[in-house]
Amino acid sequence: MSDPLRPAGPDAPTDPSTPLAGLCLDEALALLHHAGIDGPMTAPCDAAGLQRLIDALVALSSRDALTGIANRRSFELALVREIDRVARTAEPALLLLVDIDHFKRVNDTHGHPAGDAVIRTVARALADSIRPMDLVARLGGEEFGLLLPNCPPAFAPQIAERVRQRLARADWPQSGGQRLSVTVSVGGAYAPQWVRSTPALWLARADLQLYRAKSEGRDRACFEAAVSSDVSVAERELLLGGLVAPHVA
Ligand SMILES: Nc1nc2c(ncn2[C@@H]2O[C@H](COP(=O)(O)OP(=O)(O)OP(=O)(O)O)[C@@H](O)[C@H]2O)c(=O)[nH]1
Repeated sequence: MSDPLRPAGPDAPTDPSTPLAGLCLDEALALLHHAGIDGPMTAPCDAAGLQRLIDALVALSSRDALTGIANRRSFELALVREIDRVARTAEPALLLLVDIDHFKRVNDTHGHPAGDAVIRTVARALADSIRPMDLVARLGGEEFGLLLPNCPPAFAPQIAERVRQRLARADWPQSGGQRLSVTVSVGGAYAPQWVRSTPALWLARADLQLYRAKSEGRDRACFEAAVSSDVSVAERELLLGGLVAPHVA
């Protein structure tokens, strides 16, 4: 039987005592070193070393490069797991989308590096506002996601208020003698407990509330009414499978 750790191809090593020799890992090691992620210093030469390298690369691919918190890829994976958990346990789970208000002005007035510093400060403040079991991620640009498993509906406004207060006392960067504080808008939605939904549909529900918070004046939070029982067309299809005929207008 062939060795699963041995690379195939014409350059594959023939000495069975060095099964990993010949793997070109320089780029991977350089990326890990640049990102400050703890991993092997040199190309691994056994299965344990290879596992360490894989773990480090998984950490690299699940983090946001600017802030160091989770990125969209790992957040969506966490949403999939949470949807499964809610379907099994019927525990309420809250998704919050947090978007910095008028962020373009920060970049335009103070420059992109100052904008980056503000994004990092918001990421830190959000990470400090949640429980260890919760997850915060940068979803892109100036938008963040918070996933709060086992969160009773009555707590949603309290969590948004905690985020607001934590942001208010954050250690904001300075630019030209000015303190660069920002406000955020928040949209929240609970995972439907009556259907195994999808991350895209859950995100769309929260996004609707974020849009409402922006259009009602920003610096505020809007939530879906408790655990909503409104069913979108896509969710109805998930619930009933192929049993419903497509709606014809
Ligand atoms: N500094 C910095 N800016 C970014 C980054 N990613 C996206 N942006 C900027 O974020 C800004 C987002 O602007 P808009 O989408 O218009 O939103 P906004 O100005 O926050 O306005 P509202 O969301 O409506 O309150 C754009 O100017 C992007 O260039 C980043 O990584 N760093």
